[in-house]
Amino acid sequence: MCPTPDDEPVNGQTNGHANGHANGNGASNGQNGGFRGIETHKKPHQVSSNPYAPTQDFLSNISNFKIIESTLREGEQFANAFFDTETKIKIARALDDFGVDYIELTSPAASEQSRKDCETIAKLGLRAKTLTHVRCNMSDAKMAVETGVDGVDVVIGTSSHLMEHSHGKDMTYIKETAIEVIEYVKSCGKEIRFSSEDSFRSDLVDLLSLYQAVDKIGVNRVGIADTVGCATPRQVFDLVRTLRGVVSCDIETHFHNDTGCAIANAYCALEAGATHIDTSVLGIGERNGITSLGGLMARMIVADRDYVKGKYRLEKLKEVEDLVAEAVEVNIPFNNPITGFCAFTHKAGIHAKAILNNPSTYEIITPSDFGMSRYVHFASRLTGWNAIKSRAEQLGFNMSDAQIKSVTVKIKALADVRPLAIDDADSIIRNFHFNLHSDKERPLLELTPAEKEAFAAKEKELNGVAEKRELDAEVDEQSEQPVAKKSRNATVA
Ligand SMILES: CC(=O)SCCNC(=O)CCNC(=O)[C@H](O)C(C)(C)COP(=O)(O)OP(=O)(O)OC[C@H]1O[C@@H](n2cnc3c(N)ncnc32)[C@H](O)[C@@H]1OP(=O)(O)O
Ligand SMILES: O=C(O)CCC(=O)C(=O)O
Ligand SMILES: [Zn+2]
Repeated sequence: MCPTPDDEPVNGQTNGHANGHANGNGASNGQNGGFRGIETHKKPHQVSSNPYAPTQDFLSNISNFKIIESTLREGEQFANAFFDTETKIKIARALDDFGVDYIELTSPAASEQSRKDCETIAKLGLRAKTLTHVRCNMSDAKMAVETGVDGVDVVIGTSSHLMEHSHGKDMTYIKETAIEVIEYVKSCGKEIRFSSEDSFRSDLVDLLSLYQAVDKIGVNRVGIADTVGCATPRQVFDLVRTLRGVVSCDIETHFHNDTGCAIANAYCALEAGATHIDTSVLGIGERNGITSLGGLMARMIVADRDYVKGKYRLEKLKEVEDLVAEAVEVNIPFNNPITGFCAFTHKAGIHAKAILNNPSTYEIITPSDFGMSRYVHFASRLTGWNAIKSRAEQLGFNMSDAQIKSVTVKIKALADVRPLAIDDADSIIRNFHFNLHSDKERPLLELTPAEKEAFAAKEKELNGVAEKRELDAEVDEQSEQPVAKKSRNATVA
């Protein structure tokens, strides 16, 4: 079922907002010197059921999926990534704390340190199972088993591109070697997954026959990988659904984001019956990466809030993202699902009014589920009087609607001249309120002479427009009245 988020009070976590945003709990956002925000939590979400709940059939795993977290494998393939042992341990522990099911590690064949790091992480005693990811040959498989990880993820390219230009082996060789490796890993008591690289550009009949063969000998999971990010959600659904009919083992899926479909593809894979999704924190990986952990959480909480909230410690997401962002020296993208700095900021007046009444109007995800705060912007030319009224109340000022509308005109006029900071909007409100009750007039804001001139002109313009609108409304009302009367009379007659 889709969420019907109860609008719990926000927890005041700071998330680095720029100018003009109010947070929902009166806490400082860390950048604007301790402003108080608009309290939106007084009004509860009023949606009791969601008509957009996903349709699921009996094969769907939308409400029962596992995460194979690959920041320490795929993520290490991100151009900027270098994880020393200490950092790997921190990331592994943070992911474990978050609640991922598996942690996948770089191949021990990659380097001596990679091998040692597999051993170290396998010994940490994490709740999550540890995996390492190796090529489909006996030498890599032996190395993997010896590291002490819980399971081995074996992969080999099956598209003509990779068979020809990467490893040079044909399908017969792949099948024989896969069987040898799987039987060996199983005989060591380890979990074993067999995956094809570039599955979506592989021959379907060959692929299914290969998966059928490995399923028959008891592989724990087979994997499908969109290695080049070419697959569409519909193609993903079709392939996973077909595979679901061919194998009885679990199905893992791995989606690259070259064409921006990584999260959607993961979702479709679950709809079709995949059981496991590969993720990495912030989506880091080869090229522009794979399905991001946070993005998947955003997508899945909308599909089944109880499952996602019950299984993962969502309030830890920001912490683990910050940790990885720092380790690979990138910023969290502004539009990142959940933790992007404006992911829960509502700006336009129409949105702000509705959000202040009921956050479910313009929010499908409840920020507090992730320990995040909601912000209502009130310092721009798009701000409306409802947002200003809310802000004025928050500042402790009691003003009539007419007064609020006048001060809104002033804020808009100045916002037409230059960008406003929260403090600017607050000063205008504060000084406007002061002037209402005092003989001495305070300037609304310290302005340069040029700004003063531009502001006066804008205010005049806006007031002119407002007056004209009021006049037009009066005329409309007068011209409509007789019609209304007539129709009422006619009905009565
Ligand atoms: C799509 C993916 O992300 S798959 C995972 C990618 N991960 C990695 O590559 C891990 C890091 N890699 C490495 O450190 C190195 O590439 C190693 C240690 C694995 C191999 O290094 P090298 O022996 O120097 O080979 P190199 O990297 O140049 O080429 C890859 C070799 O693996 C072989 N190979 C590639 N894929 C596979 C596979 N899935 N199964 C078996 N062999 C494979 C290639 O044929 C090639 O062997 P060859 O040139 O000796 O014939
Ligand atoms: O092992 C897998 O399933 C995926 C390997 C990989 O990273 C890819 O194909 O992009
Ligand atoms: Zn990949």
